[in-house]
Amino acid sequence: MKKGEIYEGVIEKVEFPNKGYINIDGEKVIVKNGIPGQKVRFMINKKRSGRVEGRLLEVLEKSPLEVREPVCNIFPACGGCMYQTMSYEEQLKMKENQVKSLLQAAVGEDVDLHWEGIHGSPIEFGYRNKMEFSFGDEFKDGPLSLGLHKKGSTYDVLTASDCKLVHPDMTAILSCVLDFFTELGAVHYKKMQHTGYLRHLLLRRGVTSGEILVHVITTSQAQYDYAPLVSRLLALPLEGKIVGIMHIINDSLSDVVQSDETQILYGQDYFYETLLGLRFKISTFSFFQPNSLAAEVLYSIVRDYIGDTKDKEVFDLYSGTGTIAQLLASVAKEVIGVEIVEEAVEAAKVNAALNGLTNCRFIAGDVLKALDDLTEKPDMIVLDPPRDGIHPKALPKILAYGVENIVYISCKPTSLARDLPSFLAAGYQIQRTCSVDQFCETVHCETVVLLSQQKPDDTIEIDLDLDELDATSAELKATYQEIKDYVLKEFGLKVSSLYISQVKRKCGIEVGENYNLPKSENARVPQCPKEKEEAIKAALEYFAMI
Ligand SMILES: C[S@@+](CC[C@H](N)C(=O)[O-])C[C@H]1O[C@@H](n2cnc3c(N)ncnc32)[C@H](O)[C@@H]1O
Repeated sequence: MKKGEIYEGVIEKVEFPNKGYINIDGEKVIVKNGIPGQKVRFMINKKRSGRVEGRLLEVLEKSPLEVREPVCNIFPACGGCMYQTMSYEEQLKMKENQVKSLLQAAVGEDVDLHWEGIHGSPIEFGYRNKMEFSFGDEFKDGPLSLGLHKKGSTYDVLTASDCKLVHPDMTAILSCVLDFFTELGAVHYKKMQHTGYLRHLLLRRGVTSGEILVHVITTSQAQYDYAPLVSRLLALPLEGKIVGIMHIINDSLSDVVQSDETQILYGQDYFYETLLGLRFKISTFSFFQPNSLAAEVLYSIVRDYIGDTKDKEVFDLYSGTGTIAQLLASVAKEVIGVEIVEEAVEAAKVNAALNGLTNCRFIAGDVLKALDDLTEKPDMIVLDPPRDGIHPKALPKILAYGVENIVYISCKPTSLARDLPSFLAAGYQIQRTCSVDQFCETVHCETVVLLSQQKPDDTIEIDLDLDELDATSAELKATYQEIKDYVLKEFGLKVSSLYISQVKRKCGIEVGENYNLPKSENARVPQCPKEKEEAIKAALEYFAMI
């Protein structure tokens, strides 16, 4: 196979996030952006140390997984919603398998992920509360466009007048803004030349409140009267309500949305959203989970995984606007949030006051440095780092606290897969894992892991000669290992000796006196889940022990 050669083949599997594999005469080629089962034409574009990569040129035949018609008019050129022709159920199945196998490969086959499945978003479309659209043109010197970049292109922008990831209010605003500047003959910003005016349209819309913020981001290279735009926007027949219109000037070379100067043209520069009964004030640049309803699912899982925070000191690292901290604060002794964006920290403080919480503290700073200055010691830690995961130098500082329970929320499974082995090496065990799909139709997926380690004073006294000890019991018919093997073979479940002893005791079978009893009175002993209990009981029945 040589660079530039064109082949046809069927995508056999897709690894997270979008790495498809095609077998051509025994040679594996990685082709991104496809769906398993699609027959595609591709061109070899990279060959490096035995790895061959191809660029997808055309889908020749649909995959059997593609059971519906595209839902928007810029598919597949946009590439944002690669999975939109699959049913949502199939999307979830695929993401679940991808995340599971990625994590399993990272920690080793013998480590139980205690996988609990994937949770879908409560709504499949119109779920985004924030969207950044770019100004540009669809082809060189074409008419002004406003929307999303063409897949693989930094320049060509497709007008997203029909995007199904956002509420129709947002597409109505997009069309209004595009019409306004097209009529004026305003030109879009060109990155390479650093000339032009229009850069981005940033929209935020509270899913629960319907409150909308509109931000037009431009350079300072032209001047227009925005009053007619404000009138036109306010006259739109929307389901929600525009509460603020901003003009942001950004003359930086970097293409990210940021502000050199912000002018409020109408209303205010914040809106409110309510999650799990708490109210949050969100401003232009504060991080907030982009799918509010799925964030409620995510946060409920975090609350469940972290367990009882009563009278505990909790660290919420990478705290954003302090949502998690506030959800855990009601019973905790104190929650300390650490967040690098000062604006988000200020918003977190305002939000905590808004929600009547006095036991949350928010510190602006890099987790890497801020931990050095904190004198408090946490009892439990929640980690929700950005896509790159935890800084390698911050990880040992986090592990050094030696807390019993850590909940790690990850928006990029490959970063989680990189970080997990360090937790295991430090003595943590994976207690629970699941995924939450915040980004329907796209390749992305959120994952939550509960990592636990037993503190010395919670040590469970286990007689290592358990099987021999039990062998003296009249009721014994099978060893612990035989029960484990039976449960794994018949139910596909791994069970510990601890769980077996708990079930045996429940069934009135005598086990070693000290077995399964914690040393200290207030120690936490993991309890056998219902599903495993049933499987162990079946084994006990099989071995005629009950
Ligand atoms: C995935 S968000 C999580 C926010 C929050 N937990 C939530 O659910 O809304 C990650 C956050 O980490 C912040 N961040 C990124 N790098 C950081 C660092 N080195 N130290 C502290 N915060 C950081 C980002 O600004 C962002 O708010």
